[in-house]
Amino acid sequence: MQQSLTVAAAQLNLWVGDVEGNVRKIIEAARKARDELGADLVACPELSLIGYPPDDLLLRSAVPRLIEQGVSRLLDEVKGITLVFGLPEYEHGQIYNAAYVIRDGHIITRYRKQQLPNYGVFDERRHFKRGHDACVFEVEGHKIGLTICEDIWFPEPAAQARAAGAEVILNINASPFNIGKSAERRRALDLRVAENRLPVIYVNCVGGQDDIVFDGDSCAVNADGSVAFSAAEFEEGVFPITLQAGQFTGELRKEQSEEAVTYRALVQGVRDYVNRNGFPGALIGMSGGIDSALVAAIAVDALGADRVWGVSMPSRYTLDMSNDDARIQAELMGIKYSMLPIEPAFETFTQMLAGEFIGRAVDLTEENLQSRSRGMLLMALSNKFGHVVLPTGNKSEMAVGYATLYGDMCGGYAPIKDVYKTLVYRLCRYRNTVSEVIPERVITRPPSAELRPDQKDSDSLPPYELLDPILQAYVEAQLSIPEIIKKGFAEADVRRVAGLVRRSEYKRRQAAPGPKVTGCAFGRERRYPLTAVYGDI
Ligand SMILES: Nc1ncnc2c1ncn2[C@@H]1O[C@H](COP(=O)(O)OP(=O)(O)OC[C@H]2O[C@@H]([n+]3cccc(C(=O)O)c3)[C@H](O)[C@@H]2O)[C@@H](O)[C@H]1O
Ligand SMILES: Nc1ncnc2c1ncn2[C@@H]1O[C@H](COP(=O)(O)OP(=O)(O)OP(=O)(O)O)[C@@H](O)[C@H]1O
Ligand SMILES: NC(=O)CC[C@H](N)C(=O)O
Repeated sequence: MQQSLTVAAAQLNLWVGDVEGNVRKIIEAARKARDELGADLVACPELSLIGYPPDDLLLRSAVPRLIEQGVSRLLDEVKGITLVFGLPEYEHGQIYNAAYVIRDGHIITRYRKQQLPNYGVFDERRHFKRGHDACVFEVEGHKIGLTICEDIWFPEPAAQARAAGAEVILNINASPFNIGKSAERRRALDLRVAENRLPVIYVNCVGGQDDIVFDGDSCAVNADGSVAFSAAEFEEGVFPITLQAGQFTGELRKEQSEEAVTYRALVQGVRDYVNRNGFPGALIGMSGGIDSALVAAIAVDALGADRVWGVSMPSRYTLDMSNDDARIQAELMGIKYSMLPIEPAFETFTQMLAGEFIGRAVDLTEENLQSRSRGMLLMALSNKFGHVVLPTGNKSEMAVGYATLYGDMCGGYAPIKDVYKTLVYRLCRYRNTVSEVIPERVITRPPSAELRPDQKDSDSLPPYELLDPILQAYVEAQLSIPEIIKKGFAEADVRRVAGLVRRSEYKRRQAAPGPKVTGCAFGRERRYPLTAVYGDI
């Protein structure tokens, strides 16, 4: 009878570039797995030594040496347990996305990733060469086939490992979050399990890295397709999974709503961006509207109320109700709150421009001057106190260019830039079920930019319930105008929305990064030309 095997899934939050820090974390995880969990094997995420995605850091001349030192330290310090970790492997002028299996000071075997993703947010073929060979190693009499992330999304690498004698597939990952991703992963794992009739262990990292967030979602699937272990999303930890008589046992997480998980993703993105870039806190322009309310709630949950500073900057068009709501929200959240009216700046700018503007009607220019006066004040506070400004634009607005360049777009990290307005409402409602931090009136009032009297978003944009599905079809599904019309949308609406998206590409290119939560986020994932002539495509 085969001995049981305990595998520790190290769902770690690793920092891109910080090889020494990551090595320390891996050593800590291995010790915990050995001493507290009695594990035989501890598995860390893809590229755990350098973090994911390292991008062009891989090209820096000092990196191969850093990686070598990291490997030596792991060989010296991890004893009494088998360790699997990921690293960039440099050989004969090439780089491989690799994983090493080490035990008691020896490299037992190594594996090179075969399927290199090169779509969406991934650019692996820019840096890595692919591997070709299976890697099977033995722990306590169990034969384990090692694969890396994208490998599990294709049939060949797991089948190859099985042909080489694997009885269990271990897949180490750096797989970013988006809404629905967990279900996509389970579908890929189910296919591999069914094709090979082998159990699979899936280990992923957690944490925010610029414009992507990793949710963990590590799991173990038995050969019969049943899920025997699932790690809570966004929880860093080392989790035990036991394999006995061919069956896994482990703990199953409590499943959460889509809103709860998405909200956690945004919190993680903000927390890791602000902390890793060394900001003492965050500044938010609080209008009393729903977008700034959600951003403030996320910032407080990410950083704590004492590191968040809300600034109300009323103009002549701001309703008392908006100022009240901004103040009430700040009080509910317990954050620092200041009020800096923009009227003096706005008047000064209008006077300064009066000579040049003679004979010209008041138009968008004056609206944007208000938005830019606010941006100027927030950036001055940022410069003086060091807090990063969090712009509040949502995906619906970013898509159609409904934001002022160097105005409300200014800032360093944009927490909800990939959140459609209809989802903004759902997330606010969800957050209030945890504890009420957003006044009900903020959620129920019609959205308005308050840049002219009685302005409503619906004066310039189709209602969000119509806009968002058209955007999903145009931006995420990349459908052509005729295809979207065929889905039942009015031609005039589709043409108008598509036109706005095309014309505002230049704005998005200049926008702050923010966490991806949809299937196609602006920024790293969607690279469109600024200058291009195209028809209905
Ligand atoms: N292709 C191109 N490449 C590079 N730059 C280009 C460009 N086309 C225009 N530009 C530049 O961009 C300028 C126009 O952009 P910009 O100055 O931003 O102004 P613009 O897009 O004309 O106006 C801002 C829009 O955002 C709305 N808004 C503002 C503030 C808050 C909210 C809200 O509710 O959240 C909404 C506002 O109602 C208005 O519809 C041009 O004057 C030009 O300098
Ligand atoms: N009176 C104000 N005081 C402080 N900040 C403001 C004010 N008005 C606008 N802002 C800032 O500019 C952003 C854009 O706000 P605006 O009211 O124009 O539209 P919005 O996209 O509906 O946002 P919100 O729902 O937060 O009001 C706000 O989220 C806020 O950060
Ligand atoms: N790092 C990777 O190979 C990730 C690719 C994979 N399809 C995922 O996102 O899960």
